This record gives sequence, C-alpha cells and structure tokens, in this order.
Amino acid sequence: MLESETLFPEPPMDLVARIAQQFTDSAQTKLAALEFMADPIAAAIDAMTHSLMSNGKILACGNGGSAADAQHFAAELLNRFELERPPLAALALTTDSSTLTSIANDYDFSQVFSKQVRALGQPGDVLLAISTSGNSPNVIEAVHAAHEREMRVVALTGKGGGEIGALLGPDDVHLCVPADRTARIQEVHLLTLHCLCDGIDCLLLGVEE
Ligand SMILES: O=C(CO)[C@@H](O)[C@H](O)[C@H](O)[C@H](O)COP(=O)(O)O
Ligand SMILES: [Zn+2]
Repeated sequence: MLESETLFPEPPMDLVARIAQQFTDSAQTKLAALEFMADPIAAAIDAMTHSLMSNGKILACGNGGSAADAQHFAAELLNRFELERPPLAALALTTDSSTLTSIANDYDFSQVFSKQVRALGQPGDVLLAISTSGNSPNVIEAVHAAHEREMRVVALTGKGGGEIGALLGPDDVHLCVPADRTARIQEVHLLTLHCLCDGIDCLLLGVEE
C-alpha cells in the first residue's frame, strides 16, 4: 500500500469540482471586468506608447505575485511579445537583490521601489504600479516618487483601488479590477498586461488585427 493511501483512505474532497469552480470564477471575473476596464486599458496603452516613442521608459513594481507580473511585463516589452519589433525600454524594480536588501536594511521596506524611482525616473516616464489591494506601502511610496519625478502612473489594482486609487491624478490611469479575491484579481492583471503588450505593438507597428 502506498503511503498516500494510508494518509487519505477516502477522497478528502471533490478536487475536480473545486478546480471547475476556479476556472468558472476566473472566466466570469474576466468577462465582468471587460466593461469596466476596456477604456482605461486603451488609455494606458496610449500613455505607455506615447512615453516609449518620446524616449521615455516604463518602470514596474509590485509585491509577491505582482512582482512576478512586473517582471513578466518588462521582459515582454524589452525582449518581445508576439511580433518582431525593436526592444522597448522597460525595467522591473523587483529584481536586484542587492538594491532591494540594502534599501530595506538601511531605511525601510516601504522605500525599496521609491528610491529606485527617484534614481531612475525621468519626466515623461511611466510607473506601472501593481497592487491587488492598492494598499502596499512600498507601491504607494513609488507612486509618490513617480509624481515627484513628473512621471505618469498606470496603476493596476483591485478591491476598489485602496490608497493608490485615491492618490492618482488626472494624468494617471487607474486599471481597477472589479473583484475582491486576490487570485482572481491577479488573473485579470495578467490578461491586462498582455492587452497592454498587444496594444503597444499594435500602435507601434500599425498592426490592424
Ligand atoms: O500571489 C499572491 C497571492 O495570490 C501573493 O504572493 C501576493 O502577491 C502577496 O501577498 C502580496 O504581498 C500582496 O500585495 P498586494 O497585491 O496587496 O499589493
Ligand atoms: Zn498568486
């Protein structure tokens, strides 16, 4: 007898039904978000493309799964998405462990992104600030730093947008997922990031479909 059979003599739960429910919830959350997010996503594509075409760059930040999303997006701009095109200027602020640990150690974890924004950000650049709650202190500080540097902010949030939503100005773009569960919000964030990549390529290359 396998050890797992002694640990779980009866099926503990209907895992297939749970998986089906997660797929259904994810698909429904995405479709419900379309109505609220299509116009702001188009505005974010416009803002990012305008910055990139004016020698600007995109700095991206977030925590946990959102750190991975920031890196995913930066890699697709800097390298490629689906079409051949020149590399685009995008950088995730989540990747340099020496920078991150020294700022957190010498100052505070809330400063890990904002110090990088102050060092690297220039007027006309865009900060992509990713937080499902809208309340992560280091992402909030990054938004303040971006405003100081006269950068536009594209904020990818959920749960009503939190403090970050309230900080945004008229030149910023708020992409707020109308959902409350972190995992579902993150799934819409990833779809949104791919829409941004696709839209930027479309505007830069003049692709029609
Ligand atoms: O990926 C997940 C949950 O799905 C976690 O790693 C999650 O990203 C972390 O708890 C973050 O620290 C949450 O931060 P935020 O989205 O509220 O800004
Ligand atoms: Zn996750």
